[in-house]
Amino acid sequence: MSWLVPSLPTWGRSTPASSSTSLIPDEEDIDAPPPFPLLNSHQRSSAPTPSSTPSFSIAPPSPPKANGNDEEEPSDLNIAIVDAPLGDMLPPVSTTRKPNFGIQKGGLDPASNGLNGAEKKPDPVKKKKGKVALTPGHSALDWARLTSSGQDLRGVHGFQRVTLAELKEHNTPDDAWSVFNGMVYNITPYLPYHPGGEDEMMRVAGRDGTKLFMLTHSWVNLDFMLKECMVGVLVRG
Ligand code: HEM
Repeated sequence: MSWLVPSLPTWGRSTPASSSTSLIPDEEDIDAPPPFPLLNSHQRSSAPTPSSTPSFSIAPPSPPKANGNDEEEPSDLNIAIVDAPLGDMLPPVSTTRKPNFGIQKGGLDPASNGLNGAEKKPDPVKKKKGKVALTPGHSALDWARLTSSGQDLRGVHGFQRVTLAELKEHNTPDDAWSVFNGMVYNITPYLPYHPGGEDEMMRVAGRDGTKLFMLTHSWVNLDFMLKECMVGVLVRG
């Protein structure tokens, strides 16, 4: 049943100490695979010492030389990839300077921004905007949790048709309605969650806040954020 054994060449098998060192397969084992290289092959005849056991293993990497001289006798078995330290395989650092198109660190080239080298002053018309420190438990994630909790955030039953006069009455922090894009929202629940602060939000309480909202942060998805706070639609009357 020796055909079940992985077909290693006979010279690769460990032979019992008592058996002969001959390369000729055991006469009793008629199923033994042929030796490789074949006994009469050119490869075998050109081997330097026929008596020695052939070895095809890759030579282990040689230790780094203390004198720093890395030069070594070239050898087809001593593969350079095994030997090379990882750092040597990294691509070389580019010495090419990247173009900066006249832009200096910290902004545009003063010569090209019309300031004739003068320091750029902040625009006095634009008010500095800023986020406020929200009280614990009032992050954007907390708001998302609240709106998906099923809790009533509208404060009204059903979809309302709200007149302007009605809207104006809802202008206190405890009862604040505002209009965005024609829809009326109860903004009271959102006040402590607003990154811009409650005071900014209260500027639009009881009135249409669309313009201020869009001027401040048109990128904010209000429809999605306040969909659970929708009271109804603004109507004439
Ligand atoms: C109910 C409607 C509103 C919602 C849902 C809302 C939502 C938000 C959100 C999500 C941010 C953070 C934006 C970001 O980090 O990019 C923010 C910031 C801010 N909001 Fe509002 N906002 C509303 C109305 C308003 C109004 C009416 C004002 C009034 C001016 C205002 C003023 C601000 C300010 C000043 C900031 C800070 C902007 C910054 O960080 O530079 N928001 N708001």
